[in-house]
Amino acid sequence: MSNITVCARFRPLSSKEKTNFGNSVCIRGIDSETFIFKDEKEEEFKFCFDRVFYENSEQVDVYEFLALPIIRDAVNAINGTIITYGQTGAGKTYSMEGPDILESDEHQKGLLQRAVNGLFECIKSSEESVKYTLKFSMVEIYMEKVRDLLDLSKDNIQIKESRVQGILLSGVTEISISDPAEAMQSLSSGIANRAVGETQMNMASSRSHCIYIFTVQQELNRVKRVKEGKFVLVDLAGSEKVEKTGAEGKVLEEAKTINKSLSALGNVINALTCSPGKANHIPYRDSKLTRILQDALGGNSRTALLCCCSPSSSNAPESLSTLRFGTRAKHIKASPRANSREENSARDHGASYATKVESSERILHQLRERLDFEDVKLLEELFTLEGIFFEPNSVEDLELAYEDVTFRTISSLKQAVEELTCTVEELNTENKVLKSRMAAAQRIDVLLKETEENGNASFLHKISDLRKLASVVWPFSVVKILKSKL
Ligand SMILES: Nc1ncnc2c1ncn2[C@@H]1O[C@H](COP(=O)(O)OP(=O)(O)OP(=O)(O)O)[C@@H](O)[C@H]1O
Repeated sequence: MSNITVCARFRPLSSKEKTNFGNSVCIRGIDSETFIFKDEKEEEFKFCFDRVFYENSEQVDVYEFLALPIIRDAVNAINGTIITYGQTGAGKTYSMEGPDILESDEHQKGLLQRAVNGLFECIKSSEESVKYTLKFSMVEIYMEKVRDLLDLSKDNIQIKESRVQGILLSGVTEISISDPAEAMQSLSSGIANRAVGETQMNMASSRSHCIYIFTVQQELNRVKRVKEGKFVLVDLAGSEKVEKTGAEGKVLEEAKTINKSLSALGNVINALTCSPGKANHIPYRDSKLTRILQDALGGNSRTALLCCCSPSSSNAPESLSTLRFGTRAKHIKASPRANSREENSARDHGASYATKVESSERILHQLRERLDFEDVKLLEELFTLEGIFFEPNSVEDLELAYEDVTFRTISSLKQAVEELTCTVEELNTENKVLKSRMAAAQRIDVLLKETEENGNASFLHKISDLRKLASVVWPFSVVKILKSKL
């Protein structure tokens, strides 16, 4: 297990900072990993990260240190994620896209443009016998909803989890890209759909968390195996102190939602680093952001965090909080592994029944390794009952079928419980009626006795009261007795 890579980046002072607060900066660099930070009260803190990118650092430096190793891994089916974090206006989007996704010059190009080229270059220099497919998706989390930036009609994408593929965005648009130019066009149209607004800190502030997903799929024909690596770039919306930025109305609502999800991210990081080795609850489900980043933070991914900061003393509190976030994140352990899926091309090639049985056996064997004996037995029985164990083509097929069967079983159990509840209610009502009839019958007995003792004077009166009270339909035998008594 390795720690996630954490870097800090300080952008140059903005002209607004220079004009309003002068040239005072809050950092003093020591080397490429260490610097001294001075807070508002002139107190000094020493920070140490995997790499520090000072004001004069180049976009290419950030790419080569942070992204290139992760891109190489993604092409080898190891998932990787890069997250930019920091105060609004600190340089997250600039690091990701440069000043403009399509128009930036070579020197200003951000991680995205370089990553697209890097992915194609890595693929080009890979083994020729392997067939690569590169797919791209892009979503944003805006006001706690996941929106598909390649198809705006999908404005509430659901997050699902598969045991094999991890966290999935259900129904998200995935386009195949065959060259860098095509990729850049898709990127640019997705970026144009992003929620951007003007804040006091930033003329073009991202009001959403943006997630770029590149999936590198490789088909190893010899062994009928598909390997898949995901390279994910996350441009977080900036944290902001609303009382300082004077946000109002829509901007205020957006800021509150952004801050809430960033604090959920902080809580997940705290939980992941608090009690090492202890199986504590990690609150991934507290926000869409943490749920989507679940694999990147707690599981099968090589992850890097770029903490973007303003160097201005006027923003020292926000920068200090960003750097402390980075320090905490540094303690997260990641354990990425190569993802591979065995492919059964039986359906495609009309394989014999024997091959299918072999494949089923192999899948069951794999499942057996993951599940308890009891679970496997139950699964076998359920599949047989449901008649769906005829053509499983992959572990995923089987897992989906398993989920389906579990869902159906739970639904039918729920239905049975509902039916039983109805029956209980009916029986209770019937019971009440029977009890009241019994009470009425007992009172009739008493009345009969009273009538015998006192004569018939009050009898008719009482009898009519009783009829009204209990809505009793007199049995024929009782009527006969009554008549004889009257
Ligand atoms: N390293 C840098 N070199 C030059 N200019 C930069 C650098 N980083 C950021 N800037 C400039 O600073 C401004 C704010 O940067 P950016 O939009 O990237 O901030 P952000 O962190 O993404 O903010 P938000 O969270 O509000 O979207 C932009 O005008 C950008 O061009």
